[in-house]
Amino acid sequence: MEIDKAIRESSDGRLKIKYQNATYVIRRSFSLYEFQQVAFSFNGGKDSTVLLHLLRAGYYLYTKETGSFKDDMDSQSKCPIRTIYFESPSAFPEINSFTYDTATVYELQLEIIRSDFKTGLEALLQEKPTKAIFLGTRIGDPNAIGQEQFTPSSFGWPPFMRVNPILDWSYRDVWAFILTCKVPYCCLYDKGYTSIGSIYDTEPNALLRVPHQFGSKGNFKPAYLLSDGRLERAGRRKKIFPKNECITVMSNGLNNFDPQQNCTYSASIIAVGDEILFGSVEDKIGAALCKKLNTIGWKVMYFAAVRNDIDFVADEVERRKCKDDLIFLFGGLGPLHSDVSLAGIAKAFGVRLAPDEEFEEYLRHIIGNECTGNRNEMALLPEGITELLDHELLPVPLIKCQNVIVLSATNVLELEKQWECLLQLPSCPLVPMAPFISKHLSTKLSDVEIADVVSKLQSDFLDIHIGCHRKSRTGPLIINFVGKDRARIDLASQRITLMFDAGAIFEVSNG
Ligand SMILES: Cc1cc2nc3c(=O)[nH]c(=O)nc-3n(C[C@H](O)[C@H](O)[C@H](O)COP(=O)(O)O)c2cc1C
Ligand SMILES: Nc1ncnc2c1ncn2[C@@H]1O[C@H](COP(=O)(O)OP(=O)(O)OP(=O)(O)O)[C@@H](O)[C@H]1O
Ligand SMILES: [Mg+2]
Repeated sequence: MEIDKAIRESSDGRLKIKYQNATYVIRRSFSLYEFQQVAFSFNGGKDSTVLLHLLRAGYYLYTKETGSFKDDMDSQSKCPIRTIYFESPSAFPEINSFTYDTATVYELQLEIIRSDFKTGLEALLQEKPTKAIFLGTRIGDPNAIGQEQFTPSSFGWPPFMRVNPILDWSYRDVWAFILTCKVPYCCLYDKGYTSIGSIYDTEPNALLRVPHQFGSKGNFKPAYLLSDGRLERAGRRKKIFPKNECITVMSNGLNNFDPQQNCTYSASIIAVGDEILFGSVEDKIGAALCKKLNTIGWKVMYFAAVRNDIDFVADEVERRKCKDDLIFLFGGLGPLHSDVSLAGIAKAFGVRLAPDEEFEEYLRHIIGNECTGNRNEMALLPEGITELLDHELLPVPLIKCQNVIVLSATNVLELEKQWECLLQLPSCPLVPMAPFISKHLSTKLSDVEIADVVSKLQSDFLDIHIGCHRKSRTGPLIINFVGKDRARIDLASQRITLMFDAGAIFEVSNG
């Protein structure tokens, strides 16, 4: 079998070890699952190309050791594994044709799926029992965070085992394998592409550009010449994080307020902690943060408590990151197994966790020698999107990842301190706005009696939030007016007061 032979004859000791480990994972999978219940996720990229040949080698070794290898088997060793390809109109044509040609040459049972990953996998699993799927995911990939060689699919995905035989392979290992085994690969990698996504977000890696004097303009060196594998995704265009726009409110006679004054920034709050969800710890930080944000004129749009789970944290951040100006996240920080918040943030932004020397230095000062060099997991931060917000009163800077501010506060007192420091920073991301003002009315009228009136009032005063609550079922109803324009709040409250008998609705100091 040519792959196995090429590795055995190679003098690259590191590659041999990587090969042995990967083929072990593959052989183990073939002994755990029925061959027809296993699939290979192939997309013509370099990582899945490596995986294809490892599968062929692993299958060959497996059939040899289980005595199922037949001498009449082709010496080129085919591995007729079910192969899934999610074809997309935004794929490079070169990737498409390489995928189809390769499937033909190696007699893969190609199953084309033309929908998104999740929907496609749901349909696939309903149609054919599939217990495990081989993927060419590697540790530096953004979506590899939290994965091991055998990792069940995430919560919310159809159930199968993700098998990642090359999870621990570096960029160099991938190219060492391809070049040592002389296997064909997609031609884009010879044109400077180092990691391939869609035609809309991928371009040749600028680090491989040939200087003008040595070649004609626009030439790139092949991917295997990239010296620093950590920069393999430099050709992927950055995702753009749109800034929130002011809500536009249709103007009618009553709504002639100043939109500039009413325009506000919005924030989300994400509390990470199983304890909150078990009810054993009551979150007070979130409530305090809502108040603080309101006092500087920011609107809190969303507040969630989530499990200590990378995917749950990532989902929440993903959902809010483009909707709000800032996201405040607390809980799940540190070196414990449950401290997954930073990994979740990294996943949401599609980057990996990488050691941050500056942060490690701060930690070394406060933790001392327990915190040793590269084994310091607390110093792993989302790569390329992290900014350290340092303040002389804080022992460790606050972490900001794009528009997510990570608070390390564990109680309200600590929050007060971090909040004050945050506001004092010259680069403070919290732009103070006109504060929210509130007015509260109290009434013994029933909900039914005032429901229509309040509803009409709300549609007449879109710039004011009108809400009602009661402290007990039988006690008075409190009507709250929250907004930024005192005159508008007074006008709205006066209007409802005048609609009922004198004294039926009156102002109270507290909501
Ligand atoms: C077969 C297969 C299984 C996947 N399973 C999961 C999963 O369980 N959880 C998840 O969050 N993403 C899953 N994904 C999505 C990948 O994590 C990732 O988004 C995808 O490979 C695209 O990478 P890209 O965004 O860099 O192009 C899966 C993708 C494929 C092809
Ligand atoms: N469209 C797809 N169809 C099938 N599998 C896919 C698809 N996209 C991604 N995968 C799976 O996810 C793995 C990781 O994708 P990723 O883009 O990181 O690697 P790659 O495409 O193999 O190489 P490269 O990093 O050079 O693009 C792939 O190796 C493959 O197993
Ligand atoms: Mg790819």
